[in-house]
Amino acid sequence: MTDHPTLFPSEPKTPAGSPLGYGPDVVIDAGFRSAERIRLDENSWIEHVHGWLDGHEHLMRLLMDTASWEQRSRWMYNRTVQEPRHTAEYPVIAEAPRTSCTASPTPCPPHYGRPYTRLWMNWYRDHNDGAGWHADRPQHKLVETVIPVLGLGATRRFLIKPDGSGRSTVIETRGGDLVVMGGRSQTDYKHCVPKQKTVAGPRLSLNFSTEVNQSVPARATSRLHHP
Ligand SMILES: O=C(O)CCC(=O)C(=O)O
Ligand SMILES: [Fe+2]
Repeated sequence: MTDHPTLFPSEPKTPAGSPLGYGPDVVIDAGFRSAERIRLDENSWIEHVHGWLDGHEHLMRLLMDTASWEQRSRWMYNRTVQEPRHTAEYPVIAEAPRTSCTASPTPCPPHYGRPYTRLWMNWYRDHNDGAGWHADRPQHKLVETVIPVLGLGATRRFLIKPDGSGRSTVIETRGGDLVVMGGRSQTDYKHCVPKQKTVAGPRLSLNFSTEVNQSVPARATSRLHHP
């Protein structure tokens, strides 16, 4: 795909205040000054970067209008159910709508020094949508991962807990926040965005990931991605 719109096609490439050069309305905190590191255990961590992106509603509208959204269904127990959210998946990030986060030479966020080549987006229409407990596939095959999730729009709760039993760590992720799951957080933990009673407007989440070397042995797991 070559004809995706740029975020601000008519604007100069490097307006003041725009580190990635795609318009003054969407600005990132390239220095990660507001990053809060939460240690889950000696191997796994979460980094919550508060207000990492300014102008999140603008980016949300652009992606709502231009990405290839679909509502997927899955077989659960003995029937087909529709997933409680919409999805837009870009295994080749270069084919995603061109925005400040996807069109930079090292897509968002270069801070973690990883070649983010894949993008997975969720559109939670309101508080009745969510994502059940899961680990991200196929990254759960890797010994260690760093998966940034950028939230746009409404504030929602993001929960992560040890696979098996243990307490949940609860993160309130606001529009423009990055929640980064690192270390063994895909192998030793699972995470979710629960449906909730408290009314919430639409939210998008952008999940960035790297290629998984197919030679890495798969771990035995019966977990579903996105129940
Ligand atoms: O929406 C979020 O914040 C997380 C979504 C997620 O975990 C996923 O799509 O795998
Ligand atoms: Fe996930």
